[in-house]
Amino acid sequence: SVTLEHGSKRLGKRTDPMMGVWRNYGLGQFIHWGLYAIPGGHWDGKYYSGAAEWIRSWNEMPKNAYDELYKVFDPKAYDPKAWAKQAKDMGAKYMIITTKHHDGFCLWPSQYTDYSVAKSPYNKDIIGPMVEAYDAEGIDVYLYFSVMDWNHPGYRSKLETKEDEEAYEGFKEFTRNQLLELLAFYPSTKGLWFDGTWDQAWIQQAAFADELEEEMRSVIPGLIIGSRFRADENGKRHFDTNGDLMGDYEQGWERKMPNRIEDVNGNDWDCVMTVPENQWGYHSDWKGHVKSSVELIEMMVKAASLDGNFVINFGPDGQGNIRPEESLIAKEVGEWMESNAEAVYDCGYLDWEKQDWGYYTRNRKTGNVNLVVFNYPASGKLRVKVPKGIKIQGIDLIGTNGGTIDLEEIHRDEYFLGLPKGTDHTKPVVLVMKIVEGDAEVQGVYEKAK
Ligand SMILES: C[C@@H]1N[C@@H](C(=O)NCc2ccccc2)[C@H](O)[C@@H]1O
Repeated sequence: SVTLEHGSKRLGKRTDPMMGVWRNYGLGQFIHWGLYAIPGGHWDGKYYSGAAEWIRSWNEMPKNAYDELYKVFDPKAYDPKAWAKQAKDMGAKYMIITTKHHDGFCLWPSQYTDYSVAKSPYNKDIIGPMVEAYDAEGIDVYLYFSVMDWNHPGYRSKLETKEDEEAYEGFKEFTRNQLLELLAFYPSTKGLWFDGTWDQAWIQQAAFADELEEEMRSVIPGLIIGSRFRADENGKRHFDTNGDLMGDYEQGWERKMPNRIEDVNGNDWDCVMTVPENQWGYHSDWKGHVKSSVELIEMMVKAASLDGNFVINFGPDGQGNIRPEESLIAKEVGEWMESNAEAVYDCGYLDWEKQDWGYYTRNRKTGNVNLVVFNYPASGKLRVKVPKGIKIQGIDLIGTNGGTIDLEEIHRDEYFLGLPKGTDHTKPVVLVMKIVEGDAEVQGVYEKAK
């Protein structure tokens, strides 16, 4: 490996308590909200098929028309307490809010630009009340910040001239000022979720970004920052020139998931996921595949089974309403979590052979093994191979089902678990195994605790 001034600062996972809390979240909520929610994927009667929060980049929308939208930002329906309650009922343990997306509009009254809520008819801080409401529900808040800023005169995607370099110095100072301002205004934030850091200009700022990351970490000790913030001196992002992870967790899983434990390289990671195929900001007319709550529950459990967190995106409309499709998702995910959350919260990878019927997760606090069944076997029996010497002490069927499982040892260390007749398998079924290392014989099965 090569010596790097501005590469990864740590080998292996963070081991401090704040990262331990992050590792056990299981489920988060992303909120993309901003001026783009006003046009909601349409302009002048035309339909924008791109991601709604990118509508400013659409040729059919004049840039100055977009840049005037702040003059009509006045979300009468904005109710952060209701949003936080809904997120709580869904079972989200953390929330990531877009303080500033690529368009540069700030949802907080920044001292460093006029392009903020302070200059809109709404003329109040959006972020502060949201942080308070989510904190009050016990949901940790993370601040999304886009380095790319289409509004700032000093922003450049690449540095080609002396003028570019001078302008960009001003942009770098502005970026630092805004980040320090966010940490000062909202000190209860647990971390920053950076985006818009792929530009050539930015990945040439290894020293500046390294120093800024250190400075932010000194302002809020334990602050959690992912791999998407900065590049090393060779322009390498996410993983430095030696292949070591930048930041505290891998942030590359945007609208995609790892499939095997090898794909996560022993790192913490989160997957951020849209409900439609690719809409983060509000689009009034979703087209194509819209994920069901069962699909999202499967992704959430799959993430937990591979030592990651799963974050479901919400895009409130221009008035601050949560759209009906997302409210339904929140309700249905929450209903499932109500009786099955122990298979997700505090859970991670279990090195048992992957089975076709679904996923294993290991609860780090209880040591229990969870079997989360998505692909219900035609036989009604789950095949479970346990590692040599592991004996199943007892199994409990949790969730909405309950009931007795018919346990049959078919070979040494291999069992058929017969699910109770009439098990409702239109929803994922969860079995919890209490494992006793060593030769304890199978202690039989016990009814779900009523
Ligand atoms: C979390 C999402 N990231 C923003 C985005 O621009 N993604 C497109 C993209 C995804 C991966 C590499 C480069 C660019 C989207 O607008 C959302 O904010």
